[in-house]
Amino acid sequence: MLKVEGVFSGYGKVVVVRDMSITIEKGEIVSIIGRNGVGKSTFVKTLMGLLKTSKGKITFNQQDITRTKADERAKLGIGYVPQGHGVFPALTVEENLHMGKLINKQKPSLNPEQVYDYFPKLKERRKQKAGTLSGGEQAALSISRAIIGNPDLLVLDEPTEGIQPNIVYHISDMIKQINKDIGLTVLFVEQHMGLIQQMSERCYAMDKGSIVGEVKHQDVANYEILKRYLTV
Ligand SMILES: Nc1ncnc2c1ncn2[C@@H]1O[C@H](COP(=O)(O)OP(=O)(O)OP(=O)(O)O)[C@@H](O)[C@H]1O
Repeated sequence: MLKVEGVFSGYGKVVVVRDMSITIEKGEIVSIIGRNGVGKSTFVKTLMGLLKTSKGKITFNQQDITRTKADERAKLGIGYVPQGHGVFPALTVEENLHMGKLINKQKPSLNPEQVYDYFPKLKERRKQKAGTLSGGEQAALSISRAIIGNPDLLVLDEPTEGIQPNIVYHISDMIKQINKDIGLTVLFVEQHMGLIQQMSERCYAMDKGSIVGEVKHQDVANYEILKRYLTV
């Protein structure tokens, strides 16, 4: 579904992502792990078209999207949950969801009730402004807004940063459930060991802007292997 080959990107003359290559098959849940500042968010922004790919190639559903603009990538079926959630604070929960419905032009969007089934708290709060929700509810809304557009691939940048552990695990359970229910492919960036182990089918480890290792399915539960890539 997604193939990233030898991608370079950064900010102006500063190169952050170097020779990055990953492959994701339909229906997988894959994480990119690594310490602070290794370039995970920069890579995700490049994947979403928010930063320019200076070299390399990105292919999504057999289509070369290396030069495709961010809004077009969304329409092709790549959903995005940015770091810090990125909900529209002045809009209500249901208005945020409505915005999400407008994005993907490839497939019919989901019904809000389907999304509320995963996150019932959002239904209770559907008339409330998103900016007044708790951090956990904002994370749930951000994910729901991306899901309602019925993307093929959902990309999440540290979806549970700064959220209480019990809510973290609820969100990860729901992402796994959505993966099962609608065959959603998931790529997420994470540093939280528990979440990486609970959600990932396999992991790519990133350091200094490149992939430096891959953790296969059978090793995801191995704390020592993951720790190598996460501790300073
Ligand atoms: N807007 C920017 N302009 C210039 N440099 C930036 C910008 N954003 C990030 N960087 C730099 O790029 C490098 C990688 O940052 P990035 O946020 O991609 O890392 P990360 O692995 O996602 O870290 P974290 O886990 O802390 O979010 C860092 O050295 C950072 O200072």
